[in-house]
Amino acid sequence: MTTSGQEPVLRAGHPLVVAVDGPSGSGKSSVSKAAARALRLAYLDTGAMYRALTWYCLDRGIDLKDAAAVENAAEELPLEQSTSPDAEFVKVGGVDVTEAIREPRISENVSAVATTLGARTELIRRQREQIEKHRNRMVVEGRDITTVVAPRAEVRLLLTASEEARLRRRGVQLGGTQSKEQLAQQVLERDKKDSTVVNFTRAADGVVTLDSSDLDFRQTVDAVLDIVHRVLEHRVVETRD
Ligand SMILES: Nc1ncnc2c1ncn2[C@@H]1O[C@H](COP(=O)(O)OP(=O)(O)OP(=O)(O)O)[C@@H](O)[C@H]1O
Ligand SMILES: Nc1ccn([C@H]2C[C@H](O)[C@@H](COP(=O)(O)O)O2)c(=O)n1
Repeated sequence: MTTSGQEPVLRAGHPLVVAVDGPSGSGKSSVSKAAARALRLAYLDTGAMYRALTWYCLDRGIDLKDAAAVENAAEELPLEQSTSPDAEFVKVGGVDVTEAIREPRISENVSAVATTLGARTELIRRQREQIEKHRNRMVVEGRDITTVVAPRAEVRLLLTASEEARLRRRGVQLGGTQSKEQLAQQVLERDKKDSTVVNFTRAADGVVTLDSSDLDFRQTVDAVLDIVHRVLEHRVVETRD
């Protein structure tokens, strides 16, 4: 319930796209999933789509430097992906690749695919199709959601955290199995490559920045929900005026 006494978030049928961008390890996936659950919205992990395409290219022996071949692969990619925040799965051609797309060999190669512009065009098309299919009620997270995929989303957020926090979180997430150098490679180097084609370090006009460096997971989710409520409350007031 908001201060205006209305419940703006859960009105069935009203469009509510929450677009979340941010660098690696900032908490986009885990926080977006929890927010989608709380808001009863669908959830789309767009990074998983780039990862699935990378898996498919490697599986088919496609040279990732061959832009035309990667673009073709994007167009034919037989992808099935969960859009429920409660059931994570990704399948390519019927093969369950949910775990495989998180392996280091995919993380090390995904930037080559994500920086292939023709492949981006196709995946962006599919992402917009998913948003529409869910009647514009979805939390969508990635690197270019607030700016390219859904620039007219009701809520647009840039989730950031200091390098130190992001490296620490990723280290814990991987069970302390990675050296400092490996973590830096997987988090900072990947961001550096990815940011040659998309901007996810500075908030575009109208995008709210949420710095989670000093927040724990729960506090970050609550801060996101607060922003969503505030934006929607403002919309309700505007509609009434
Ligand atoms: N505010 C927070 N405080 C502490 N840990 C957090 C916070 N937010 C997320 N985490 C944890 O940090 C880890 C990384 O989060 P997550 O995988 O969601 O990041 P991401 O931005 O989606 O990364 P990538 O883009 O590389 O996939 C997870 O283990 C998650 O539970
Ligand atoms: N909208 C998006 C989503 C992801 N990417 C790229 C950047 C990452 O290197 C890769 C995997 O994403 P992650 O699972 O780590 O979030 O995909 C992108 O360019 N645009």
